[in-house]
Amino acid sequence: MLKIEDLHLSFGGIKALQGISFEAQAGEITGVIGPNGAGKTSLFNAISGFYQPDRGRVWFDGRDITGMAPDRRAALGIARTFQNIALFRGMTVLDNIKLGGHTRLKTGLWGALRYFGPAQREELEFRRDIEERVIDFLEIDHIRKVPITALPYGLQKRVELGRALAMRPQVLLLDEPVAGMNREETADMARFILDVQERFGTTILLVEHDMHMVMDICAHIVVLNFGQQIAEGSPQEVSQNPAVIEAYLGAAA
Ligand SMILES: Nc1ncnc2c1ncn2[C@@H]1O[C@H](COP(=O)(O)OP(=O)(O)OP(=O)(O)O)[C@@H](O)[C@H]1O
Repeated sequence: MLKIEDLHLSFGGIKALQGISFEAQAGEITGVIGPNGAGKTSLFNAISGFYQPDRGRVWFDGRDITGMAPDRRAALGIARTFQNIALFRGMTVLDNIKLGGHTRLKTGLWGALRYFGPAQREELEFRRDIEERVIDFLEIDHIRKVPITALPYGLQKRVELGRALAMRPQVLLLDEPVAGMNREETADMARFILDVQERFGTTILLVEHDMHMVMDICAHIVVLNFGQQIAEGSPQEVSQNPAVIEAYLGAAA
C-alpha cells in the first residue's frame, strides 16, 4: 500500500534519513519508533510531501508519488495528524472537521459553500458522512459546537483525528497521537485508532514514544536511530533486538 524505498534526506550537515526502506501493509498498523531526533517526523514529512527527499522514492498503491505536492497526496487519500495540534483554534469542532473533508469534495470548498445544484447535493451527502463516520464514531457529538480552545488536550487530539478521518483516508499518518495524554486519554485514543483500522480498513502509520501503546496495537514496527533503520519486525522481534535495546538504553544514559 505505502512503500518507502531507500529514502535519504539531509538538512545541511545533518543526515535526518539515511536509506530508509519498508512497506506499510494495507489495513495494518505499522509503528515507527526511535529515540529523539531519530528521523521519525522527517520520514512523515517526506511521505506527506512537506519535505522532498534527496534520494529514494515513495510509492502509494503502486504509484510513484515522490515528487507530488502535499495537497495532491492528501486528495489521493493520505491524511496525517501533527505532533503539535494543527487545528484552527478559534473555530468549532464541527467546522474544523468539515474543513478536513473538503479536500476531497469534487466541487471544492467554495463551490460547496454556494449551495447550488450538484454542489448542494454533494454538501448534503458530505454532512451526513461527517455525522456518521466521524462525529458519532469518535463520540464527539456533545462538543460539535465548542471552539477548540475550550477543549481539554485529549479531546483536541481526538478532533484532529476526526479532521483526518473526514478526508476518508486510505493511509493515515499519526504523529505522536498520545503525546502529553494521561493514561485514560491514551487508552481511549488507542481504542479509537484500533477501531479506525477495524471498521474502515485504513492503513495506519504511527509514530509514537509510548512503547506500551506501540507494542499493543502495531502489527509491524520499524525502528530508526540517528536517521538509520536499525530494525524491523513484529513487536516481539523488535523488543528483543539487541540493536534496539542498545539504542534506547544509550538514549536513556
Ligand atoms: N527542518 C529542519 N531543519 C534542520 N534540521 C532538521 C529539520 N527537521 C529535522 N531536523 C533534524 O533532523 C534530525 C531528525 O529529526 P526528526 O524531527 O525527524 O526526529 P524525530 O525522530 O521525529 O524526533 P522526536 O522524537 O524528538 O520528534 C534531527 O537531528 C533534527 O534536528
